[in-house]
Amino acid sequence: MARPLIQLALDTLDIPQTLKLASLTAPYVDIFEIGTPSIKHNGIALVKEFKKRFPNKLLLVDLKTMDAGEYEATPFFAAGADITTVLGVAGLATIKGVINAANKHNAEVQVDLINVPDKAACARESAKAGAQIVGIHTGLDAQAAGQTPFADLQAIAKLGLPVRISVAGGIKASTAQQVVKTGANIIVVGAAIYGAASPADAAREIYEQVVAASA
Ligand SMILES: O=C([C@H](O)CO)[C@H](O)[C@H](O)COP(=O)(O)O
Repeated sequence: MARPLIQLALDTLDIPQTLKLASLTAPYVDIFEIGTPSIKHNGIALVKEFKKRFPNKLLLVDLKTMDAGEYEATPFFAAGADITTVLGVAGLATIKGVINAANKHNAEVQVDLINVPDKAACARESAKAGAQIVGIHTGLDAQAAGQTPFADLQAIAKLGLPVRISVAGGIKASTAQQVVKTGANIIVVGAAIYGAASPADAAREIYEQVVAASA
């Protein structure tokens, strides 16, 4: 089995701290994600800085676009984003707008299924519209209320759609193998790495779990 990619969600607001985290964990990470709180706080300049410092990493900008899809996403692709996110709840017109923008920049779109009532229908429509990735996502507030992404991941993986599946929502070393075996192609990890005493050790442990589950 091809090893799923590991995506580090950088939700920290402080730029020097964010760049330091990225440098420390780089050997174990395939995709750097500029998280939603960070991109709102720091803006597009941080996208350019990441592309300059880490030209060999994929860069996802977690815009969680809700409207004006093409208009909002275009400058981020132009600045170097390889992937941006659009909310499934935004609806197909907005999703298609982000796909148009991505296609013009040889980039990709992830449709985030957070809070989508019918995730299977949204994943099917997104795949048909040309999205490359659908994201199973239990957000930080839902995690605080005890929710997890595992059942949704299983349900969407079973559909066998022609999209890659990303999973996010409190993933850590002890659950990394489970999500790989369930069919995730991209494993997103935030707090379990940036909140660890040693982010590099935490990232390495997750990398080792993903490699072991993919063997
Ligand atoms: O997307 C995220 C969240 O909505 C805040 O913007 C997180 O980056 C994502 O949930 C991954 O972080 P963890 O759940 O802490 O692993």
